[in-house]
Order: sequence, then structure tokens, then C-alpha cells
Amino acid sequence: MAVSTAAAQAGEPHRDRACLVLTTHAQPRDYGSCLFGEVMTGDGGGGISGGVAAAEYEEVLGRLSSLITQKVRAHSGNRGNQWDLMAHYLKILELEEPIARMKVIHVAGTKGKGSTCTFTESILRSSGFHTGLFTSPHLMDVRERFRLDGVDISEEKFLKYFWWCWNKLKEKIDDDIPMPAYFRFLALLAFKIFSAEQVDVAILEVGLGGKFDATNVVEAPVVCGISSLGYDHMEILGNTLGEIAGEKAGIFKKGVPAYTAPQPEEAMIALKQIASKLDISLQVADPLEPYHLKGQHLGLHGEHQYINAGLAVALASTWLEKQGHKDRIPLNRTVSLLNHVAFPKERWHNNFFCYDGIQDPLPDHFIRGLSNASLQGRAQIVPDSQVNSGDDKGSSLVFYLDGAHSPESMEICAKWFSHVTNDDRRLPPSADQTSKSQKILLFNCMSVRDPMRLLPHLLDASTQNGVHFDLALFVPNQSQYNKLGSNTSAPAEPEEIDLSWQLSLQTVWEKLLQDKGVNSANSSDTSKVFASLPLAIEWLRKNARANRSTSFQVKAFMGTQPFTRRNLHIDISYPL
Ligand SMILES: Nc1ncnc2c1ncn2[C@@H]1O[C@H](COP(=O)(O)OP(=O)(O)OP(=O)(O)O)[C@@H](O)[C@H]1O
Ligand SMILES: [Mg+2]
Ligand SMILES: [Mg+2]
Repeated sequence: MAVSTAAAQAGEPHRDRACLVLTTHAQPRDYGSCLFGEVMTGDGGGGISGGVAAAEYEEVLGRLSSLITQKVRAHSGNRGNQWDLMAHYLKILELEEPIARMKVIHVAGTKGKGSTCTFTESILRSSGFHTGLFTSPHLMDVRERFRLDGVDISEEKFLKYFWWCWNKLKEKIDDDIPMPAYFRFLALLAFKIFSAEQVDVAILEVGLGGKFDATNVVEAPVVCGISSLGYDHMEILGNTLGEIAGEKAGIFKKGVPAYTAPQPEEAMIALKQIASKLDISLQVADPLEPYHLKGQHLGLHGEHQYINAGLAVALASTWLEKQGHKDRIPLNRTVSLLNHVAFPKERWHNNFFCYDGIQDPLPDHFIRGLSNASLQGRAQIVPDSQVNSGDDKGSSLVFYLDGAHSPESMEICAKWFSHVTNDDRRLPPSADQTSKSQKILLFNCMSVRDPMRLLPHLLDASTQNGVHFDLALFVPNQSQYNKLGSNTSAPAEPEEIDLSWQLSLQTVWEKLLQDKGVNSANSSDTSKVFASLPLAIEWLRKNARANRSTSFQVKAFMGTQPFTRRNLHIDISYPL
């Protein structure tokens, strides 16, 4: 372990430090979630404050985690996995009718689902509607997954609806119909919440895949969307883009219009095949352009968000139109839909009519929605609350958090990091104005992911964009939390933690550096493995404090904790 010597090694006084913290995919209130918890609160996370409610909430989280520990059949992947049980659960919870009445927007995709849903929700809220948003995963608290009118559901309501669903299911389950697995339960809970709260629109993010996802019990959504497709969860969804696209297009329904973000040709062909089998219109939503926003910025950062925002505009506009609110949609869109037959040839891509009717800036309520949208841990910049304030003034430590976990997102994320750190005015003024910054990568990814598909992309894209990592830290997502609950508990002793995966990541990284000719006498100069996130963060803080002339920029990828999953016997097919 490099912990004890690390401070000295990073202590060269005349170099600034910057850290890119990259870990991938948070989990239900587990270690993945907690990196961000620790970074954002400085103490290991939020949660519910004391008293009876806290105890009850704790109990509820315990029940939820009992659903995670249920073994999901590993070999069956997401292909059904007793998907028909969902129909039984809906019956038990009397949700069939409410779901049939719900005005749903359904979004699948490899990347950008949560962002697209968040933009869509925000647009419709600022268009005057009462919204429900269901996304995954969460970072610090499971209630983040359920938003009512843009706000995480209150503890009180969460507890009320949780018990309602839990008790009803418990009453009826037997050997043939066991308790639903974790994500299925959460999806059922979302349906219950949104119907009881009588939302005007429910925006649902698919958990994993499409066809056999728990959210796909909705038979007649108003509109559905496919965000950017790429390679992820291949062990479940297939090895080619076509196969992956086919699985995601499992959310398409007869009579329901569908939109997609621009896709690679192979994916597009698969989407188109399924759409034409169902005889539905599939249109490509072009990315937004800055002029659509009249100088405003998107609420979620990074170039790729223009893609997600473009899809969100198409989804929100179609929803408004189908609900009879034509007065609230972008003007040119009406024209493009009515006259699309006459649309110029160059607006067709791969035989798709490309929806881009919006030549003018968007209506103000759309722009407001897009610029007010927020989602934690996606291209999020978090100046460290401890180091950048109080007695530590002059020290500088900033975390750049992102959840990229596919090759495409690695590149996009590297670009974003480069862009924001090359000119980051958010950094507190350094004591020594002549100092530079040091960039540090904090990385983890699930052991089911192939680091050779991620790290080379990250390194190449960073180099191309002028970012050179001075140091890479590999950590398990081990945190102060060791369960789903909001109470913190002591981290496992370092010696109990299996760091073999982090050591392999480090080896891959070092090999990549070597291939690129970055020579170092000692690999601990360029990378380190820490036994836990709190240790890594503590180390970063100590160094930032000790080196006031330096600013640390940490790029963090939130990662799925491989050991947790193994320890809990959670099947990788299990959507979080
Ligand atoms: N359109 C996009 N193209 C490529 N990468 C993207 C895109 N949108 C988002 N990303 C990357 O994916 C990360 C997660 O974004 P988001 O939460 O919107 O996606 P998601 O599909 O919900 O992901 P998850 O699989 O974690 O649920 C972002 O932080 C960013 O790195
Ligand atoms: Mg994913
Ligand atoms: Mg998501």
C-alpha cells in the first residue's frame, strides 16, 4: 500500500495538483454512492437526521437491501429473468389501471438516459405540469430516484408508499411469486408514487436494456426515446451494437412515436428494423445548438449534453403535442411534423427523416427547463468543502465527478475535463499565483468491465486534449458505509479488503504509460492503490493542505463496487 509514502511523493511544492475522480456507476447507497457522498458532504454523506424517522428510514433501507441480496439467476442475464412476475406484482399492488392511465415518457439507451429524462422533466415542469421522474442509479440516497416536481420525494412520502407496497407484496408472496428483486421493487414503488401523487407526466428511465426491464410494463407510453447507444453490459445485452440496439428498442410499442439520438449506422439499422416491424415512426432528434438556448447554458455540463437535450426537446414536444398543448411547443416543430414529407433531402440520414425543425431559439419555458435541469455526479464540479475554506484558505482541491463507464463516455468525459480544467475559474485563487495545477485521476470500475476498453480511451482522449495526469489513484469504492442504510459504520479494515482488482487496473495503467513512453523509475510516482475512498480522499486533502501553492484537480469516476457485488452475490444482470 502506498498510503504512508504517498504524501511525501506528491509533495513537490512547485507543482499544482488537480484530480479527476473517475469511478463508474453508483449503487444503491453503497460504496459507489459514497465516493460522492464523501466528496460532497466532506464527511461521508447525508442521510436522514436523527429520531424516529431516522430509525424507520434505516429499517426501510435494510428491507430494500434484503432484496439486493436475493440471488438473481446469473446465467439468464436480463433475458426475461421471470419477467412475467411483474404482471403478478402489478395485480397485487392494483397498479394495472393507474399505469394504463399514466402519461408516460419512456427512455432507454446506453448513455445519457438519466440526463435526457432529467431535461425532459425539467422542460415539462417549466411548461406548467406536475411531474414524476424515475431515474437510476442514485448517489447518496435512494430517494434521489423518485422526483416529484423536480424534488426528491420527501422522507415522509417515501416511507408511506414504501410500506404500502412492501406490506401488500409481503402478504401475497409465496414460493411461486417471491418478493420482487431490488430494481423491480423500486420501479413498482415509482408507479405507486406517481399514480397516488397524480402526476401529469411520468418520465421513466430504463434500468437495464429495455425489453425485459421492470419499467417496460407500461403498455402505452405517450412517446419513447433511445439515447446514445454504445458498448456496455454486453454480457447481457449482446456483443454487437445491433444486438444492443435491438434489446433497447424492446421499449418501442405499436402506435407510440419514438425518437432516437443520432446513432452509429449499425445501431440505427437495428432500431429502424424494429420500428418498421411495429409500423411506428422513428425520428432522429438532432443535438441542440447553442443558438437554440439564446445564450443560456444547459443545466448539465459537457458537450454530450447537447445530444441528450436535443432528444429531450423532441420527447417533451411530442408529449405536449399529444396531450393537446400545441401552443406550448417550439413553433418550427409543428411545421416540420406537418410538412415532413416535403422536408429537404439532406434532412434524411440513413433513410430516416431527421427531426430538426427548430431553426429558431426554443420557447422560453423550454430554455428555462433546460438550463435549470440538475443531476448529481454527471460532469459535476465540486470544490472540496474542507480544503477550500477556513484555515485552509489558499489550498485548493477540486473534484470533477463523472459516471462515465463506456469507451465513448470516457472520451467525452476526458474532453470535458480538459475543457473545464484548462480554464477553471472556479478554482480558489492560489496563494502562489505562479503555480500550476496537478491533475490526478481517481478511478474505479466494476470488475465485469474490461479496463482495456476504458483506460486507453481515457488516456488517449486526455492526451489529445492536452491533459496529462500526474498521478492515477485506484481505489475500491469502499466507504464509511457498509450497507444501504444511512448510518455510517466503520470501514472494513484495510487488510480485509481485496485490492487485486485495483492492482490490475494499476498494472493496465502503467503499461499504457510505458507504451506511450512515459517513463518513471518507480511506478508509485505515477499511480497508487488505496484501500478505500476515505483514505484516498484524506490523502488528497492532506496534500492539498500541505501544498498551498498547488491546486489539485481530481477527476473522479464513480464506480460500481466490484467486491460489494461479489460479497452480496448480486448478479451482474441486476439493474441498479
Ligand atoms: N449522449 C452521451 N454520449 C456519451 N456519453 C454520455 C452521454 N450522456 C451522458 N454520457 C456519459 O454517461 C454518464 C452518465 O450519464 P447519464 O446518467 O445521463 O446516463 P445513464 O444512461 O443514465 O447512465 P447509467 O447507466 O449510469 O444509468 C455521464 O456522466 C457521461 O459521462
Ligand atoms: Mg448503464
Ligand atoms: Mg442512469
